[in-house]
Amino acid sequence: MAESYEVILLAAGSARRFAHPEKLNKILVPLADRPVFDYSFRLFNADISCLKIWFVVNPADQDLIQEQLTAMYKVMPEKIEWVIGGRERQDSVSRALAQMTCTDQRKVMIHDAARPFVTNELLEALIQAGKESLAVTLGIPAKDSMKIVRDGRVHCSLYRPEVWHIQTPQLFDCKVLRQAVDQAETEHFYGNEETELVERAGYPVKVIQGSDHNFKLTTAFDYQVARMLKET
Ligand SMILES: Nc1ccn([C@@H]2O[C@H](COP(=O)(O)OP(=O)(O)OP(=O)(O)O)[C@@H](O)[C@H]2O)c(=O)n1
Ligand SMILES: C[C@](O)(CO)[C@H](O)COP(=O)(O)O
Repeated sequence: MAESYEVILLAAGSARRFAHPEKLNKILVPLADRPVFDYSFRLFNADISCLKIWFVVNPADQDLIQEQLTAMYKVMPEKIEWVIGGRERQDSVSRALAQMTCTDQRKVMIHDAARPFVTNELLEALIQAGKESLAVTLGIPAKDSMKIVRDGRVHCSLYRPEVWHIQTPQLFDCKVLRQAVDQAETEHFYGNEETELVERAGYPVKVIQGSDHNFKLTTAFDYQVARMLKET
């Protein structure tokens, strides 16, 4: 049987790179018959191993999200615990952790609500890997050549077989994640994502195969691709 976990569903970003003409958050835009956030939300809500969904939102979006959930589910799904997000992603995670109880063995998943193509198979692979690891992330190997570029010039070239694109969901031992986030805060360090913080705190991070489909809606182009995949 799959291990139980709680998920932090991150939806409190500002979607600047998405640049919606009416400034709508990308997690709220429609994809086929539902808002983007509902694709991952629905998966976690239906997964019996998922005990709670810590839904991290912007105050400005919360009413609309609640309206949409009530329209889709008729009553507010019981697993939801609302969290108001912070300025940076890490602040949003930290605020969710502050509301959670990290018991021994508790696993916590973190997922970008802006990744609507996550599947049960990816969740299952992560949960299996999490039985033997304190921190696991999905990733996919880089396909293009990868370089560090500074001021428009190549600073160095990276050895591609060792370069991976990191995705969510990511799965953590709750106490390890909390320690890593606390340490980063004490040291005024901000990472791009949470496995970076766990790595920095000295713990090994396992990477397992994600999926090309599990991309993040970052720009308007990503949305066009997502619509082609879901609406045709
Ligand atoms: N302070 C933040 C920043 C991001 N996120 C969430 O983290 C996920 C991935 O972040 P990103 O793609 O960077 O989203 P945005 O911050 O919304 O985008 P941008 O950086 O273009 O403004 C998104 O689901 C976003 O809502 C969050 O919960 N809290
Ligand atoms: C966590 C992440 O999805 C991994 O690719 C990504 O880092 C989140 O986006 P951000 O732009 O770094 O906030």
